Amino acid sequence: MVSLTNITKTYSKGAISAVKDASFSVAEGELFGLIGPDGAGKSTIFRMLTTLLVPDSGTATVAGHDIVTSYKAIRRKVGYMPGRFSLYQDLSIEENLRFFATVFNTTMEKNYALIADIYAQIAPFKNRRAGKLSGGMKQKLALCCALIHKPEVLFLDEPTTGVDPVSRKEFWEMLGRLKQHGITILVSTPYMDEASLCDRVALIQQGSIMSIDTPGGITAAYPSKLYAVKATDMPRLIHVLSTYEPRLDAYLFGEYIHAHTRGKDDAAMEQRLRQFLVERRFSGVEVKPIAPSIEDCFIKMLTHHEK
Ligand SMILES: Nc1ncnc2c1ncn2[C@@H]1O[C@H](COP(=O)(O)OP(=O)(O)OP(=O)(O)O)[C@@H](O)[C@H]1O
Repeated sequence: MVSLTNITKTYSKGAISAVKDASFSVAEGELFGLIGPDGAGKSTIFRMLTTLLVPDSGTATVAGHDIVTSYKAIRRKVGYMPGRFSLYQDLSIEENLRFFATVFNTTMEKNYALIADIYAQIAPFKNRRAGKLSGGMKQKLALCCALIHKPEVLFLDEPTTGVDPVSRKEFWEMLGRLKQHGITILVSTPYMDEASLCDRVALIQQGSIMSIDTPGGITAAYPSKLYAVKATDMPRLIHVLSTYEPRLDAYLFGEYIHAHTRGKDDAAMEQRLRQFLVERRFSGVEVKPIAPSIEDCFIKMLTHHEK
């Protein structure tokens, strides 16, 4: 349904390299995540796929149409929710929705089934201006507006950024239900924990796609063992871990420090590491092997990248 081949995009006459040689494809009905930090190039990819920007080189198709030569056909078939929701702040919820329906030559009633369960949550406030809505409500309205013309492919650019955790969870549940209508969904997010809610993800950093796989495939490919380490004096712990040989990559992760070696870890590592810390007079030492999260995989890929 979406396919990119060697897409490159620069800004400022080539001075800023936003997307470097990106290739991936998304199957019909898939929920595909573009995961990466601010400035990684996610919005640029979405703007090219929604025909708002032209790539410097490479080709891409959406719903079978070329993004450069067939942009008009694509605009009819895609829904796009940009990073900062493009709602009309002075229009009410209902007026925003009717406006977007009119632009696409349809009516709110015609495609109501698709948005029914999302709209029901904001309908009690339908006369309230968009500017006066909470982040979570704005997000739901923006999603309804992106869906009102029944698109084949939906692009959601950081839909959960700045939204409270409960609304974030509800939002992903809504995406799960939309998938059942057969809509192909591409969603970008800087929140690594959201990766596991996608069918497949592309991890992107500084314009380069580092890995494309199912969330389970990405964590299964983690190349070494990962340890969660804890002791009573955490600031000293992170410092002391940096003196361990062979060298560790260690970073704070919630209430633990996650640590892994750059090579393959042997079975005795857990015991050696515990011993090392006890010898350095730490109390409350905990060292346990853990399963890597997507965020750990991302960090591992970055350190490999820098080597
Ligand atoms: N119009 C522009 N002119 C110049 N540079 C730009 C422009 N738009 C984006 N960039 C730069 O291109 C790079 C990729 O930006 P992009 O917005 O695609 O990233 P992103 O992953 O969507 O992150 P964000 O959440 O910050 O938007 C960044 O370095 C950004 O500063």
